Amino acid sequence: MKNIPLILLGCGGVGRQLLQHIVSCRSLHSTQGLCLRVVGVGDTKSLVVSDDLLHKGLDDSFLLQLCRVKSAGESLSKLCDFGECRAIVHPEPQGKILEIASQLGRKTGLVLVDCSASFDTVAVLKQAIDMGCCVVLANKKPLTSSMEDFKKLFMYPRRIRHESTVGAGLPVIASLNRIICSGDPVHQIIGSLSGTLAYVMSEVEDGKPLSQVVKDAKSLGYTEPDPRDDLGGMDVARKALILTRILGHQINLDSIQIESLYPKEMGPDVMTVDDFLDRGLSLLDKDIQARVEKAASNGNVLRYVCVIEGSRCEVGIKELEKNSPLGRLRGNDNVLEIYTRCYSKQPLVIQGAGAGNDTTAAGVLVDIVDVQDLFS
Ligand SMILES: NC(=O)C1=CN([C@@H]2O[C@H](COP(=O)(O)OP(=O)(O)OC[C@H]3O[C@@H](n4cnc5c(N)ncnc54)[C@H](OP(=O)(O)O)[C@@H]3O)[C@@H](O)[C@H]2O)C=CC1
Ligand SMILES: N[C@@H](CC=O)C(=O)O
Repeated sequence: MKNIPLILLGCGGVGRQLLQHIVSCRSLHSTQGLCLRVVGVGDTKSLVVSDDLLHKGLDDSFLLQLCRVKSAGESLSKLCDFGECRAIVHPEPQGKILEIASQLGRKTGLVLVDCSASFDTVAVLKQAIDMGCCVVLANKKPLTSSMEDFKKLFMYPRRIRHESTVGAGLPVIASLNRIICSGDPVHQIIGSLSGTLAYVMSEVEDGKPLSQVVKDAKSLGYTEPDPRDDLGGMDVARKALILTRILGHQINLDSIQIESLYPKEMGPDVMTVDDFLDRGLSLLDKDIQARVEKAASNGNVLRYVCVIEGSRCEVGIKELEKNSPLGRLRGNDNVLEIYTRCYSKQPLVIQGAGAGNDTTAAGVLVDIVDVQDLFS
């Protein structure tokens, strides 16, 4: 049996779903000769680690209890009553993760799985890479900060996977990497890369107020922790940046043209997430409804579109024919059209649910198994 040890950073919607997938796939994985051993789980305040890191992970009943505790908004340290574990509280977790990385990195290829939505994980991820660890990301931020961080994380490209950073569980990164490895030049990528904005646009088209559908998207697990990341286009811009960088272009977020659906006066420096949802959002209802109706009067629909050509990226609203591939999108679907030499007239098209905890966590789980193929 091949043991795959991992530490999970972040146990919000995606992280908890990942733990549930790991537990429910136990017998499937055992038929494949695999055993995923969760040796630690961290959040903003603490890290719980197995008492016997070298031989045992946190057991399944403990992991499910952990999910219940975090769903109830309680602290991870509460879990010490439940199992053979230790809780390490802020600011110690980072040091403990590196200690485990140095013990298990080279020997086992310990996987650091980042399901947080934070920039703060990048330092520990970079150091863990140096200690022989593998990295799997749902979090886009480590790949969209400086070019220097990006290069460092890709220093050993076979030891990092990040499928869920673009299109959630859809095989976007895997498909693009296959194209890149075959030497087929990518001419253009056009897509709708936000599950939230796809859902919002199609629901507003059906006559529902923006303020309501954004709240619905949040409760369905489609939005970022702060939905302004979605509505402001920043989340799509991050995905565009990741795609552009893996195509080999050394650009930063500030060179991407981004259209925001909310004004600066409603930004994170001015109001909290709750204020934005309770007070700000409804002030945007009329404007977006009017834009949707104007497009409809031309027989068209609005979609939030990402265009990548060489190192040029732009993300924003476009008025499109209702019957075009992007215009036909419904619900939280993403669609990506990749034009290359081999796919020149008819693009390679990838389509399906592009947001949600279930599909995102499934993408992360596959990455964990896949990256560990390196280790026998
Ligand atoms: N939902 C989706 O459809 C998709 C999401 N993603 C990405 O997945 C990630 C997680 O999203 P989601 O689960 O919705 O987010 P949540 O806000 O629900 O959860 C984030 C978790 O990360 C923890 N956290 C924050 N900072 C740190 C840190 N420095 N170290 C360790 N843990 C930390 C939080 O801790 P605490 O509990 O203490 O607050 C929380 O448990 C995001 O980066 C998102 O962009 C990617 C593709 C699709
Ligand atoms: N908030 C994102 C989640 C996936 O990255 C989206 O809506 O697409």
